[in-house]
Amino acid sequence: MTLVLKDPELLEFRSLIDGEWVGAGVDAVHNPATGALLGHVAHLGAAEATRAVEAAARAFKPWAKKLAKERGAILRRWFDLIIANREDLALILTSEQGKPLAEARGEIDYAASYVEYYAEEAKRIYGETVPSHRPDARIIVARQPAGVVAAITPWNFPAGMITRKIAPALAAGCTAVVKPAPETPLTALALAVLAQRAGIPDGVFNVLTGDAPAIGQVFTGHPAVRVVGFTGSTEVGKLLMRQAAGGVKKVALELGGNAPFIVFDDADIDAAVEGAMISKFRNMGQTCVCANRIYVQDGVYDAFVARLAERVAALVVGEGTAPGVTQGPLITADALAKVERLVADATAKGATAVTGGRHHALGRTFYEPTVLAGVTAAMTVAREEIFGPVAPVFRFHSEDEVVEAANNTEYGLAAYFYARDIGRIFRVAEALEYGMVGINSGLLSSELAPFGGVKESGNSREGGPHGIAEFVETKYMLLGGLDR
Ligand SMILES: NC(=O)c1ccc[n+]([C@@H]2O[C@H](COP(=O)([O-])OP(=O)(O)OC[C@H]3O[C@@H](n4cnc5c(N)ncnc54)[C@H](O)[C@@H]3O)[C@@H](O)[C@H]2O)c1
Ligand SMILES: O=C[C@H](O)CS(=O)(=O)O
Repeated sequence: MTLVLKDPELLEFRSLIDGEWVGAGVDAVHNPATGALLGHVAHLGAAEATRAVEAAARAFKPWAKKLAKERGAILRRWFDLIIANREDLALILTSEQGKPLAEARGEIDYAASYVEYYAEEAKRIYGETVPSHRPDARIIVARQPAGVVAAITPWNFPAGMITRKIAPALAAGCTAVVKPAPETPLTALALAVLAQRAGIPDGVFNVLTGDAPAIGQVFTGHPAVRVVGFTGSTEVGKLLMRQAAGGVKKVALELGGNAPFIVFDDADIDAAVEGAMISKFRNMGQTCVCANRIYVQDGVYDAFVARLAERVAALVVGEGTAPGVTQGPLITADALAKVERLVADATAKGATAVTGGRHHALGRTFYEPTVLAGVTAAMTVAREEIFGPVAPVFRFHSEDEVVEAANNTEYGLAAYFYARDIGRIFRVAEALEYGMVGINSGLLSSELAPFGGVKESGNSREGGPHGIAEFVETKYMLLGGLDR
């Protein structure tokens, strides 16, 4: 099946190494909604990954030597081209990932916003002077680009997870090699086509598809790589961190989540339902910051469940390009099997499916948007990242009880709660052990803010001024001899 694009050149199947498009089509890419074959991408390995890293290393000094405003201007051109090609990029994204076209357009805008932001931030990577301890000397602190960045990204946001790393890296003066997820390589390759058109020099931004473990070994082991940036599962993040330890590389990790979504008695219930819908069902529940455990206080439990179930039952499931569709398929059969396992475990232990709870009549990897009531901590769904359109609703009695339950996980990415009492808002927000807390909001993400987690959800921040820190090194210079 050939995608019909306004600009057919954006449908690229080769990898980009040192400004050249290389590699024959081997690995199939399918549309998860229809099963249609979109094409075959290159299956590259250690040799090509080494070539890409060494090309990035050669390109580093000239790129770092450019004025910050020159790098910023080139990134701005990349932003302009992404926006100008938004429709084609969204169609490519929906075709390989499955999300509804409206969400894909939103992701392209979101991805572009990081390029726009860091095109400007490039000019604001400031150093400092420090009052000296010696009359003959001055203390100067500079922030310099770290070097080659090797990035590995997931399939759930195939555009945003790349630009959220690459934009700050290039803005800081670093060069980059990227391995996208095998499920969604075409969006990454289309972004690389536009990066070339924007004037990002050969070797500065390289994208290669293929043998993940072999490429990952090079990314974490090659001496020229100074930063490993990874967005994906906690399991793989831990593996890459171990592999990178040998060369003492910086490892910037954005990993899994298990977000609590808490609704207190004093919450605006309609607002809480709206927030739960956005937080839980965006991208068919396949986001790292999805509400994974919904806790509702006694006094509003029944009303909340009823209103949430009513909204969930109205979701429209189908192929992402079809008009009115608000829920696409899950990414793979394994993803569907995990969701079915978690729902079966919960219902076997006493939970009830108020709506949904079954493989969708459309077949393939479509699943019915689901609300589970009567969920308890004994159910696996309380501990595992669901990554599907299933909203498990737990009942709780007191503030202390729910904060303890919310924190009872090895994850710490995002948390959400709805309340109106200002004392409660401060107590709960400060007690939740998470990198990000949404208060009376089910949507957090912005290019302006530091996105990231604590505990086993990761150690980095992407977005805002904080997002540069991963890609610069701090250098202390003492300037002496000033008294003669
Ligand atoms: N914290 C965040 O910002 C964030 C954002 C998106 C997704 N995620 C997390 O990502 C997970 C879903 O994404 P996924 O299924 O693509 O995760 P994944 O960890 O299976 O794969 C992520 C990337 O790692 C690669 N990979 C897998 N094994 C590898 C190996 N041995 N060596 C090198 N690379 C390897 C994959 O090819 C892919 O490109 C979820 O846990 C989700 O929470 C986190
Ligand atoms: O899945 C993880 C993404 O970071 C979600 S978001 O679009 O950044 O909120």
